[in-house]
Amino acid sequence: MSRIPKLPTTLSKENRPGLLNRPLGRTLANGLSDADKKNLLINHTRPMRGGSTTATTGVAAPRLKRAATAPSSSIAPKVTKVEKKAPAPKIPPYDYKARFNDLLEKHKAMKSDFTDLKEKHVEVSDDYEKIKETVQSCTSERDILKDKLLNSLNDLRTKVTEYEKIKVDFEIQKLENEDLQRKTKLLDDVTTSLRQKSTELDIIQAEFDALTRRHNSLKEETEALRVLTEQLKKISIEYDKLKLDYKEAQESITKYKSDSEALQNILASMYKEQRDLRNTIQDLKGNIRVYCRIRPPLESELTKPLFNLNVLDACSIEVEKIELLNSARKCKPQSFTFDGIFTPHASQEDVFTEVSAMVQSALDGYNVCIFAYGQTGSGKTYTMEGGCGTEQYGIIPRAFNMIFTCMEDLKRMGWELTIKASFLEIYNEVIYDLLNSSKDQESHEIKMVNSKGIDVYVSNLKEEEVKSSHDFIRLMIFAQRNRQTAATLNNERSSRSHSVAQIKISAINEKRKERYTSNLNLVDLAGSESGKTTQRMDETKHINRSLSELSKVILSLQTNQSHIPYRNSKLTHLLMPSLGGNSKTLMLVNINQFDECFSETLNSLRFATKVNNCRVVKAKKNLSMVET
Ligand SMILES: Nc1ncnc2c1ncn2[C@@H]1O[C@H](COP(=O)(O)OP(=O)(O)OP(=O)(O)O)[C@@H](O)[C@H]1O
Repeated sequence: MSRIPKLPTTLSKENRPGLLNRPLGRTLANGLSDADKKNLLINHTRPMRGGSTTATTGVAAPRLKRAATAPSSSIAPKVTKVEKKAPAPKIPPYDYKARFNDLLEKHKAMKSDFTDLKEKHVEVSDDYEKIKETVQSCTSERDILKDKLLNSLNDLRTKVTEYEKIKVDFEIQKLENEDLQRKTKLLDDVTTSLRQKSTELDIIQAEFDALTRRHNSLKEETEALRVLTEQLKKISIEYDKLKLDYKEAQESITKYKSDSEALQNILASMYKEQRDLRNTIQDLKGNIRVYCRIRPPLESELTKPLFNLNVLDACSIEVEKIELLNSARKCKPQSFTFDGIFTPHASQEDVFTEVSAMVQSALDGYNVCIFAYGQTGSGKTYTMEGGCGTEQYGIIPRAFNMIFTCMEDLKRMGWELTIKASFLEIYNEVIYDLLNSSKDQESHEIKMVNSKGIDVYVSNLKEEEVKSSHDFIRLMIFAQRNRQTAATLNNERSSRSHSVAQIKISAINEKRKERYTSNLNLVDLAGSESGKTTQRMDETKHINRSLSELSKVILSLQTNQSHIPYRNSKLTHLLMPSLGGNSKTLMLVNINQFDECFSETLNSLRFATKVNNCRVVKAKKNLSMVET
């Protein structure tokens, strides 16, 4: 629509007749209309008065030009103006001369006018020719314009036709567009519903996927079930076979059971025999056994001077300190004999191999006491408790491991064992519970279990039942920590106190109606050296007293005295059940080889010899029948 060009206003309906219908020949065909030509002739023939030729020519030319385009009516009034000139003065008729002169004048004037007119005529003719040319060019221009106009009209007609066509096309397009819009709306509706359907489809697809997965897993389960069913069938066949085998086995078991019982009885009697034999050998060896352990120097002590120490054989050593007196060598080697010597190279395991017989005795129902004796730093704690790692374990943790290993064997023979442990410390004749970490402990007294026997217990002492060696190690570490804390609070207390680990074994054999109890006391004695400060003197007094009471008790036992002075010190009183006739004792005397420790080493060796010379009467097992 907008593409159709607008027709020019000059070609509007009103203008068209003027241009198209009026014949151009009437106005411009010959340059001037007939009226104009007439006027022109009048002007040319009329005499010009007083006016210059240039003025006349100057006016006439534009008039002629105007006449070529303007209507003829505009030229006429100018001709009238020329006719209204003022009349000339009258000459009397008699004056022929004047009249002649006047005529001469007039002739002259007319002659000049004629000349002017002739010139003007030439000019006008030129103008006329020019105008004619102009008219001709205008005519050709008009023709060109007419052609152009006709062409434009044709174009216009074509355009109008095209416009009409376009209009029709537009109407068609409009209709089509409306149709399209309707269709688009319809399509939108369809798209919306399609989207909904697509969402629904997605949900259905997800459900379908889930169902497919479920189906697949069910398929797998079904397959697995099928396999299981097949296996079940096989198992069922095997089960039937096994049932038969089981029946046969049950019969065999019944037979084996009776055989096993017979064998168990044989084993029990053999175990009893073995135990009796073992203890007979120990009785023969002596119920107080003394071993000497020589501590190796530590890396930091390698430069320390040593005294002479010779290991003579498995049981004897010789010690000697070279002293120069007035340049004469004064030396006196002294030899000592014990049940065994552990050289500096002996491992913890080597020591325990010898000691284990004593632990076995405790398991057999005997009271046993193992104690380590020696000066501070001689290796008592290392021997009894040990260092870090199982290889460094000392006698106490190894004894416990052994008890728990043997417990299993005893269980097979019908023995049920209950193990209880307590840890205590005797410092300056006062007992401290090492399983109780509180500072203000209740006082602990040693009391008799009953009026008959010699068994004792410590009041207010914590006693823990131990179910595994791990439990025991935990308790031992707890006790060690408590001892160390006390040592920090009370300078060097750990070296100046006796530490005792008590293990109580209760065994019962319901089948054989037998029971026994035994005590295993593992003692790390206080350093045996003499103190140098007042505080140390006080401690030493207590230590020396308890150690001398220990030797007195052992001597009294050796000489079969009717009265054994157990109660003179807390240590001997506590160890009473383990030192008496019904017990086995093992002492480890720890020494080191440093020159500076020579006299203390001699003291320790002498004390150990005293104990070693003592032979306790034959030990008795604490066996009793279970009361029914
Ligand atoms: N047989 C040994 N092999 C290696 N090191 C040892 C041995 N005996 C003792 N030691 C080490 O020597 C040092 C002193 O030993 P320990 O503490 O056992 O002596 P102690 O007699 O118990 O002293 P205290 O009376 O002060 O408790 C420790 O570092 C210990 O590890």
